[in-house]
Amino acid sequence: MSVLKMCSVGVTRGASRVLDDISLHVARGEFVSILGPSGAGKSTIFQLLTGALRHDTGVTTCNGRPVDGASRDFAFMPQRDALMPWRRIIDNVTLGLEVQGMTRKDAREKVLPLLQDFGLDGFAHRYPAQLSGGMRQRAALLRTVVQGRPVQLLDEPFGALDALTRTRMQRWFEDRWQTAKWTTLLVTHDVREAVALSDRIYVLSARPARVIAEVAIATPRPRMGRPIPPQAHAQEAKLLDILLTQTGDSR
Ligand SMILES: Nc1ncnc2c1ncn2[C@@H]1O[C@H](COP(=O)(O)OP(=O)(O)OP(=O)(O)O)[C@@H](O)[C@H]1O
Repeated sequence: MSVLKMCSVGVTRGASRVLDDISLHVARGEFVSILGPSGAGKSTIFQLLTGALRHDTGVTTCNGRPVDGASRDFAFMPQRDALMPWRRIIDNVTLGLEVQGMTRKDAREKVLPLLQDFGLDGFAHRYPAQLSGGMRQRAALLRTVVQGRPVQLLDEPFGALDALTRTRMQRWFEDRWQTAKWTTLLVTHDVREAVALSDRIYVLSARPARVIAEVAIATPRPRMGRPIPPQAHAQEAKLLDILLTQTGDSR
């Protein structure tokens, strides 16, 4: 059964139609990515889900309940880590739980045992500026998933990292995800990342965004750090071709 369902969702921003008839779904424990050209409306979808925007048409539900405005169904990790520079890592990571009403003490008790898995052991009392980019992203991810919300929304979580750190983070993330199986909707420009991490991928057209392809990735996990099997390689090439067509380029 689908946890998240968007049916025929449309949004206009200013004078422009940004999303047009978007339908997608995410099942429990599924990892779904949205790929699309720059400016297509990927972040707009997350703004709808987090209540920052309203849709003009269509219906969104989470676990069968309509989502309209601010919702407790989603934990959102933005493109930049968005850690508060004046809060120590432990206090950044507990923030989402405190916002939910948990006491700081209880939130710390919940989070402390998880620091090791997120490579943050020994860094709880440091400030964000004292951590590497990868560590900050892991802290932001921990802050997101520890909230226990039904769906994790990840907006280009590795996009700001250098290539080596990004690859390390993707490997680490794949490993964590295989254990935790968070229901995840990821937005990315990176075709390889989408193919490596996802169960399914939706491809958006250029604005106004419509879903122009839906691709299931059947390659067994773990995928990162292994030679890309021919089928996944072909899927990468096909997805890249679709995106290039949307941006007006062709090979
Ligand atoms: N506040 C706003 N008012 C009007 N139009 C906006 C506003 N914010 C974004 N847009 C437009 O909506 C469209 C979709 O933006 P969005 O940020 O969702 O795209 P995106 O696919 O996430 O882009 P990128 O991959 O570059 O981050 C863009 O064309 C943008 O110009």
